Amino acid sequence: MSTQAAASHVTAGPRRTRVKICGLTRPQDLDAAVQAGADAIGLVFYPPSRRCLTLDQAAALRARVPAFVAVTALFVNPDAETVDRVIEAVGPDLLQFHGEESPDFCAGFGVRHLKAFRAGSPGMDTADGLARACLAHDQAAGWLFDSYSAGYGGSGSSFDTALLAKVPRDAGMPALILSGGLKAETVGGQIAALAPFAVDVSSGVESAPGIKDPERIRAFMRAVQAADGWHYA
Ligand SMILES: O=C(O)c1ccccc1N[C@@H]1O[C@H](COP(=O)(O)O)[C@@H](O)[C@H]1O
Repeated sequence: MSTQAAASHVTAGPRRTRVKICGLTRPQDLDAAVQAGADAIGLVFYPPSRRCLTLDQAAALRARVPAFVAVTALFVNPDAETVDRVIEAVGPDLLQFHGEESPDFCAGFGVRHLKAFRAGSPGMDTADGLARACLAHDQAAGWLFDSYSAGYGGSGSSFDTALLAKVPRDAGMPALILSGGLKAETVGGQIAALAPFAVDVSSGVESAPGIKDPERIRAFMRAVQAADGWHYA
C-alpha cells in the first residue's frame, strides 16, 4: 500500500457514533441498553410524559448503571428546585433541557448539560435561525436536535435535517446529537448523511411508551455499528 493510500485508509477508517437510549423506566430495559452497548441512558423528569419517573424509581435505575455509561436527566422548563432535587437524589452525569430554558439557567447547576432544540419551531425553521439558537447555548456540552411536534419531544417524529446545515461543527463546539423519530431502519442513512457525534432514541426502540423492546435496542445498535463501518460477529 502506498503512503498516500495508507494515510487515506487511516483517515477514513471506522468512526464510532455514540448512542443514547432515552426514556428508560424499567430495570430490565436499562440492562438491555447497557448490554447492547449504549454509551448513555436518559431518565425523564417531565410529569406529562408517560416515561416520567419518581425520584425513587430514578435512583434505583441509576444504581444499576455501570462505570463509563453516562446518565442523563431530562427536563422541560423545570424550576430550579426540581433540578436540584434530581441532582441530589439521582446524581446524573448530564442534564438535558428540552424547553425554553435560558443559557444561564441551563448552566447554573454545576452539572454539564445538553440543550435540545425543536428543529422547525418558530425562530428555528431556517438553517440560520437554528444555528443562531444553538450559538446562544454555547456553554452546552451537546446540542440535541429533535422534531417540532405536539408536546416537547419523545414523539417518534422526525424533521427536515436540511435545517442542520449551518450548525457549527468545529472541534471544541458542543457535540451534535441527532434525535427525533430515529429507528433501526433509518438511523444508518442519517449517520451516513450527517455524521452526528451521537444519536438519541426513545420511541424507535419501544413496544409501548416507556416500555423498551430489547430486540429493537439491539437492532438499533447493530444499525449504528454497521453505518460506522464496524462489523461484529
Ligand atoms: O421521552 C419523552 O417523553 C420526552 C418528553 C419531553 C421531551 C423530550 C422527551 N424525549 C426525548 O425526545 C427525543 C426524541 O425522542 P423519540 O426517539 O422521537 O421518541 C429524545 O431525545 C428523547 O430523549
